[in-house]
Amino acid sequence: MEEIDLLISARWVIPVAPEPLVHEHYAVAVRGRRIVDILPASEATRRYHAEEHVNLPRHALIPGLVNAHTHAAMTLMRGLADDLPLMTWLQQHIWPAEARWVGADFVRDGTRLAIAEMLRGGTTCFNDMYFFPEITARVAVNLGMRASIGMIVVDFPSAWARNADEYIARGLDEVMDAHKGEGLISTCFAPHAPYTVSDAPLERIRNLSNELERPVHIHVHETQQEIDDHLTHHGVRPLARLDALGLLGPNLVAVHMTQLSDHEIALLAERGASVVHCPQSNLKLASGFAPVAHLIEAGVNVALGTDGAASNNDLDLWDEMRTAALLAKGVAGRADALPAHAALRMATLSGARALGLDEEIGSIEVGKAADLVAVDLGRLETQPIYDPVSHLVYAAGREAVSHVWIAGQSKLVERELTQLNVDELAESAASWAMRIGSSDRAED
Ligand SMILES: CSC[C@H]1O[C@@H](n2cnc3c(O)ncnc32)[C@H](O)[C@@H]1O
Ligand SMILES: [Zn+2]
Repeated sequence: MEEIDLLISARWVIPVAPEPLVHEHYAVAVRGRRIVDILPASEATRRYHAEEHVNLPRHALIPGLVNAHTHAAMTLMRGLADDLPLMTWLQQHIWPAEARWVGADFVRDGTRLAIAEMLRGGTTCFNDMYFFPEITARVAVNLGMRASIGMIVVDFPSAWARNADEYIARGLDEVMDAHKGEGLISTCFAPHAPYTVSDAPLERIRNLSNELERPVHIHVHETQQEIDDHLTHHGVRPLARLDALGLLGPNLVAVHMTQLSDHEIALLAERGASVVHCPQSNLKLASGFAPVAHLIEAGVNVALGTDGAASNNDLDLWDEMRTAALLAKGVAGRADALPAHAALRMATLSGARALGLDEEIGSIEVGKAADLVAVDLGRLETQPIYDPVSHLVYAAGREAVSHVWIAGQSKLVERELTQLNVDELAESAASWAMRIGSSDRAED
């Protein structure tokens, strides 16, 4: 018998790669942080002696979900400003609230709340873009959450930095250098958007991203208004400007992309850029619809993100998968535009690829990190079962997530968080809401 740390036997093991494989009555063997074997459950108990054996007879075991675009700490602004278009929401509500409230404590408490919500929904990795990113990274490290932390850049000053040079310097020092060798933390450049970052910092980011081999995570083509304003100020569409600046390449992680011509889709594919689709945020802010089926057909890597909880209003990738699958059918006018397997892939392996982490996470494969999620398909709401992948996308929700592991460490057991207390988190959120809500009312 070989010694391992953890053996998880499940009714279904859905590795995502190779697709569309679904193993029945299978097991995943974990030693330390990594998956060491994937084999029939009966064989696994003969071959391995596990320190811990978790038997999940009604469950599907899938790779942890990857939220490829969020602003974690914005959980504390959930429901603060609803039913508004993007620029009114940002300029008249969110940016003033951020100027008033965002500091290290806000980011610490908001990120803790976000990580609890994400873990309870089966998300094991998030790609963040927010102020005080070193605090986001510290919270993630302390909770054993995997995160890609954005070295943010905007032209305007904030509580975190005075100008683009200071944003870049602090990002390199306090985010990238400070977390080198920290297994769960990766870093990327995160200039906010073409309309908030000027050419000189974007050129520096291009050079640094090439030199340091880091992704560049940026909101692009979120609305038609963004394109119209950009044409007025720069004479070209935002993507054309990013291309002229040398940013349109395999490192680019372009979030939203609701407005795309056929030429732009072909260019994204040719250059190997990734797109992050955030369907619920785009619907809520009435931003538009990303042409997901066309992008995938053209060969573009399309990942999924929730965006922040102030525009979504949750961090639920199950909902996002389902919305993406349904919306793609509506937009393309074809029921097979985004099948269930493709939606699951977007929420896992495609997210990992966008973040440059697909050698490490995104699928259940030997040698990858044991970032795993068990989904209880035994509940009434998911009966009967013809195809477990269909249920994951079209019938189950985050409430069905029962267990979560990150790098082999248990984070959720029978829906109980192993390191966070939900009552304390709710109390902390309520206390922030008292302060933020009362000042918001006073200003009315
Ligand atoms: C520089 S930190 C990130 C910055 O982005 C803002 N934000 C949140 N959601 C969106 C969105 O959908 N489009 C553009 N900007 C967004 C957030 O409030 C921070 O100011
Ligand atoms: Zn965003």
